[in-house]
Amino acid sequence: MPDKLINLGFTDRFAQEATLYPDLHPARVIAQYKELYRVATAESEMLAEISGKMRHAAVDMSDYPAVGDFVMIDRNEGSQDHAIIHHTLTRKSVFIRKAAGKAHDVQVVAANIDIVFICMSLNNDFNLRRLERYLAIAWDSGATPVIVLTKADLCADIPEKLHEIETIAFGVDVLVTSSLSKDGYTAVLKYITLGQTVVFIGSSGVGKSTLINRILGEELIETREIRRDDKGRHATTNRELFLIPTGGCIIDTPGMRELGLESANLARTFVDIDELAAQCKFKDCQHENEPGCMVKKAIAEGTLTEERLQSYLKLKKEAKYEGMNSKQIEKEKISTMFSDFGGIKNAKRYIKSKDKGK
Ligand SMILES: Nc1nc2c(ncn2[C@@H]2O[C@H](COP(=O)(O)OP(=O)(O)OP(=O)(O)O)[C@@H](O)[C@H]2O)c(=O)[nH]1
Ligand SMILES: [Zn+2]
Repeated sequence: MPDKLINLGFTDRFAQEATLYPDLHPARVIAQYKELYRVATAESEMLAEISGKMRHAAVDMSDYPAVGDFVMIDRNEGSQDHAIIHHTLTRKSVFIRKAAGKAHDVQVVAANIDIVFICMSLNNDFNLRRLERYLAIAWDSGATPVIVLTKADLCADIPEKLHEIETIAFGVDVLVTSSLSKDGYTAVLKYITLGQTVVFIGSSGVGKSTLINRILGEELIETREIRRDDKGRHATTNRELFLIPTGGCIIDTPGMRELGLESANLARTFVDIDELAAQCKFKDCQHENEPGCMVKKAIAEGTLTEERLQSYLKLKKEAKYEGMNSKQIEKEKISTMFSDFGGIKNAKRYIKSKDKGK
């Protein structure tokens, strides 16, 4: 397997699945503009569209590629930098988001992520309830969360804050960083090894871009103009998946920064409550005033805080698709990213009209 593919995260598991399509080449989706993709192969980068067959076979949006997906492509005859995507390889993790204005539709924001850096600043953004929310989003995706505390230089009581985190985040690594002293940067980099794909999530202003730019150099702010050489059309897209010079990839899509909680699968984030709830007298206990409620008992005994229970109940309510995990939601609800445009023909028309307007 060529080294570049390995660094793109193309593991044996993907390689094995790729052997099902001996005539096609593996590539990773690094950017998306509606139905137009930019993909990276072992040798180069190029634009790609999905095949008509794939489009017709698509039952819902999850059958369309997203940033981070591994796809099997065919180089288009006569066009050096334009490929056709025929298959998406099975995802190992997936981040989804509710599609704007659509009650039931969700989009795949990014796929095949290994590590989610949950960024929270140690000064004004520090909030355990928010951290619980991000942990739930991260665990639900199938990736592994790592908590990155930023702005250590603006915090006088770091040990206390670390102790607070210990009471709500079980088995999750916590890193303390500062962009001033560069403390913790090497610790962050240690997680981003060859073939690993990472994302940074967290509130606006906590220092995600600062960290990402430090890891990538100046590359991130670079936007790339893409050209349809055959038709002479232009469209501008931000690159969304970046190869890190020292190994690994960062995905930073606009959608990554505005994730909501889509499913009510909170068991991993609230292991403590989950274990207690399993012992409640009633299987469907809401932990309000039911007799034999072990959750309420733990609160009365002081081993669980009321705030944490409220946080749990609030997140359950916030979850838009109760009882489903993200994969199920993806299967059930996705359908629209392209229907905004009424299919690829209209998308092309749209791109064309936008270009004319420029
Ligand atoms: N004192 C201090 N300031 C920092 C640190 N990290 C980032 N900042 C500052 O915090 C501000 C916001 O940082 P960004 O990196 O833009 O934050 P972000 O999370 O990317 O924000 P969005 O792009 O809105 O999501 C900038 O002025 C940074 O210089 C830090 O460790 N210490
Ligand atoms: Zn209960």
